[in-house]
Amino acid sequence: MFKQDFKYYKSKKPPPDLSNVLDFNNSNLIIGKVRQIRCEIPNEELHGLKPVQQWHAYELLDNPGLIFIRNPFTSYGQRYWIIRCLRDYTKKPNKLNVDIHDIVPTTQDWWEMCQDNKNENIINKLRWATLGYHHNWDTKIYSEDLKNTFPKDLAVLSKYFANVLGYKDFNAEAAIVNYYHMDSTLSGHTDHSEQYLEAPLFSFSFGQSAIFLLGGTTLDVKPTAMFLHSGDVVVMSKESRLCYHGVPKIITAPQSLWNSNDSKYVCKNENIMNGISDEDFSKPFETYIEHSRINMNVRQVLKSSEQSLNNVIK
Ligand SMILES: O=C(O)CCC(=O)C(=O)O
Ligand SMILES: [Fe+2]
Repeated sequence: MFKQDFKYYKSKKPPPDLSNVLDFNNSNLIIGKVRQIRCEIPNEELHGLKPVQQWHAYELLDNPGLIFIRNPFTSYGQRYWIIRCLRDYTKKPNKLNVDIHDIVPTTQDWWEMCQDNKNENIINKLRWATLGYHHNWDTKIYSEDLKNTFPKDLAVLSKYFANVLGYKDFNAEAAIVNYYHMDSTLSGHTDHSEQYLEAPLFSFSFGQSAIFLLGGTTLDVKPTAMFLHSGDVVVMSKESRLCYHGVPKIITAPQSLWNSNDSKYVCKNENIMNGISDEDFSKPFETYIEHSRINMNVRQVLKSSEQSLNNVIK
């Protein structure tokens, strides 16, 4: 059932009918399919996010544990994370799919190289970067030998969401940043490499929109299809944590939510923002995101009481 629906939504000819795709922007279409979730209001706001009082968070009734938060980012917040994913998280020692093609020499970083060459070929070849404990695409096993420092800002962001949802001891330890072009897909899979599967997985999307399919713990379950727009956050927790999911289609964003001016959201807590200002969001970032989708997929690997894959603190 999962594969059949994946193929249906992926198809170009004939194009799929999207009327059954859940759209959280249209409250009439989600009535009876979701329940609203109450968020815990933290003491402090986080720069780049709207105040939690304004968030809209839902749990899918047919997929318990799947939490959807409708774009809680400010437009500046979206630009900030787009810059981080393109310019910074692609720097060494993070691992990129383009490392193995010998496309990016050891003396240069991917974004820098794209700016020097304006070479479409290099720009379009990037599909993923891994941070923290690096995902091993072959063995799917994390290792202490394949690990770099996890970015502080992404850890703070993820922890903020975890706190709001009641997961007080969440630690972000591994992330895959996925880069999609208009014809990219991500086939159905489960994310089960983490040792501590009670921790939720956080997924942040920016740029162009996607159709996201969420199935069950086997491929026999018919998946729920939903739109993910720029800024939307998906949390896979509890019964949904080990469910099949995938991205059969990227579609043009109905609105450029990263490009509006919502300077009404000012927040004192700017120290984690790495000095990124609006001048940094230059044309190359804008051009990239007009034709691409970026997804940051954040996981906790270890039990909260453990400090490494091998050693348990007594
Ligand atoms: O792009 C997405 O929305 C999903 C990405 C994903 O499932 C993954 O990185 O494991
Ligand atoms: Fe996944």
